[in-house]
Amino acid sequence: MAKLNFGGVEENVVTREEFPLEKAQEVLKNEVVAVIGYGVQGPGQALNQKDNGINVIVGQRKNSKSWDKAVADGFVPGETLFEIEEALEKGTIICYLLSDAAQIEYWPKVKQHLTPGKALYFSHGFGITFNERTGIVPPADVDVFLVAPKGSGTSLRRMFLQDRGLNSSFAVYQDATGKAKERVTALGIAIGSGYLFETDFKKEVYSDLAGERGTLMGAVQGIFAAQYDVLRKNGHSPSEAFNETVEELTQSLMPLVAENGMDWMYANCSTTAQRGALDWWKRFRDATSPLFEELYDNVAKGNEAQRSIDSNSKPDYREKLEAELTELRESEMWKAGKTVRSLRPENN
Ligand SMILES: NC(=O)c1ccc[n+]([C@@H]2O[C@H](COP(=O)([O-])OP(=O)(O)OC[C@H]3O[C@@H](n4cnc5c(N)ncnc54)[C@H](O)[C@@H]3O)[C@@H](O)[C@H]2O)c1
Ligand SMILES: CC(C)(O)[C@@H](O)C(=O)O
Ligand SMILES: [Mg+2]
Ligand SMILES: [Mg+2]
Repeated sequence: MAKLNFGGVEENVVTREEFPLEKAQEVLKNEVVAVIGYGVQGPGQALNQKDNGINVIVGQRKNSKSWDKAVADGFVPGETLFEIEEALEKGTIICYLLSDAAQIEYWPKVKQHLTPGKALYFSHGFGITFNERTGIVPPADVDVFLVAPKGSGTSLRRMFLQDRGLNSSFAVYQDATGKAKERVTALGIAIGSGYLFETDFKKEVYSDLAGERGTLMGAVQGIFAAQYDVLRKNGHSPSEAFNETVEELTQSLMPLVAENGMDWMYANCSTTAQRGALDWWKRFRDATSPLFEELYDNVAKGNEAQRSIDSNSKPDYREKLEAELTELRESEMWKAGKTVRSLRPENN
């Protein structure tokens, strides 16, 4: 494993150079990788593994949209696509990719099929870290590890098809066979990760829950909405408010930050923008950091996990979720966004 320097701190990273795909194929050649669940991560991970020559099968409820999607994606019922229990039986490595709440419900069945020497794979530290709430306690004679792609399953697949790779975290929780490390590394490469960053289950789930509630999804929508509303209240049109809040960020500035960092983007804007941004960013940091502290604290106490478990296991969960997503979709800002996106020349 390479030791790389991140801003002065050394960390362990597995690179594709030291662990190429051929090595992953060799490590996994006698394994049956059963991907349980075909929602968002399931398709990305299963298809990438299939294209990488890994012996992968999918376990999914019949008569579901996800089953039909797996068939459309080339998985063959009775050969590479099975009911969940049958796939659990056949798999030597169980990739547990049901939603985190559904993992609780299915756990007794999964546990039954975890015979000695098998491996249990997660893409999140949730079930194990919060096992007092989830009840997920694996038997001692199986390997338990995770590879958590740091991004959507949709991106994992798209980037694979573009010969790129999404970064993933990996961790070993239990090494029963003595081979957990090489098994998890091989899987990380096989699902299409770019580089693999070492962590543990608790750190993965704490950072992931904080990140998606924070800058990745929750905070960014909050900041968008706040700025958009202020612009609208001050007489700016919806298109002007949207362009100045979202469109310019996603289309122009963030791609530059992605390539070269915020410092480079700042250095390549007008001196007027530089002055303002340099003056204001620390105020935004100071205004929001109490909220980030509160968020992290809630994550660490297990409150966020509990809230997710409670809301996702309610019978009317889907209707309630749809109502909240509709509110977002029907907001003026995102309706304006739809029109703005339709006006991108490449969309015409
Ligand atoms: N969504 C992502 O891009 C992403 C990214 C990184 C990690 N993860 C992690 O990967 C895992 C899978 O997440 P996901 O977003 O792909 O899941 P998901 O919400 O898309 O659900 C996955 C599958 O679970 C099935 N399912 C849901 N409820 C069920 C039930 N009660 N019984 C049987 N099947 C049921 C669905 O049919 C679906 O096929 C989770 O641990 C998640 O935290 C997800
Ligand atoms: C894609 C995300 C937000 O990174 C993932 O963590 C998820 O839960 O869907
Ligand atoms: Mg997450
Ligand atoms: Mg994440």
